[in-house]
Amino acid sequence: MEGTDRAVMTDTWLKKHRLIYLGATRHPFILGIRDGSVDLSSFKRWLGQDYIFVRAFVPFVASVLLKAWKESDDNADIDVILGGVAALNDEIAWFKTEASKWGVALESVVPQQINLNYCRFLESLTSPDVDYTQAITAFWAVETVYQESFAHCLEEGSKTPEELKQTCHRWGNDGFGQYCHTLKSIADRRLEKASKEVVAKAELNLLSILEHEVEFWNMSHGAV
Ligand SMILES: Cc1ncc(CO)c(N)n1
Repeated sequence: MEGTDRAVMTDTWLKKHRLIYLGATRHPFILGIRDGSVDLSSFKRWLGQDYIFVRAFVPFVASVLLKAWKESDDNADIDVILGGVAALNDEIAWFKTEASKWGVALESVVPQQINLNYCRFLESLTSPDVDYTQAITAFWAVETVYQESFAHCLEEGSKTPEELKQTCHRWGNDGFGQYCHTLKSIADRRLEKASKEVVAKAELNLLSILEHEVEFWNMSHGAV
């Protein structure tokens, strides 16, 4: 069976880069949601910026789908990624409803530089020079940060305010957790067969994503 007698790449990386991973998944913004101390203007700022991010995430995921179709050794990968596209469709609709609930006018949100930098980084990964292994690994990393972060706000002992629970459920629910786990298995399967160069690039991409995620949460404070 897979992973019984050799180190799984993504696990190795998350151990090696544990501090930055915790920085991305246990950020003060998330801890503030979890203990109820979050400033609602921060939450609204995050909501508006993340809507912009998610719209830019769609073409990235479409590029992963295209790469899977061309390069994958397993047809089932397409179904998983297509599920991700469907989830993004729901997410965009959810953002619109949620924003009107909070009085956030999505059309007039100005993307912040940090957001633009992250979107531009993802756009760079849509290049045909970036192979499927790198793309699916990056996809796993982006989704997993949100899953781990928001699931933490729903764990026993958390004091997440009622009006924020729905947001936490969106990424913290078990189905999304299962989906992230499937993305991880695909990434690890590909990394196992990849060249040293591709593995090294995928690890650097992971680090960039974790840094962008920390910056993204920082943006909610409005001090940038
Ligand atoms: C910044 C950011 N990272 C990850 C996700 C997960 O889709 C998201 N919605 N936004």
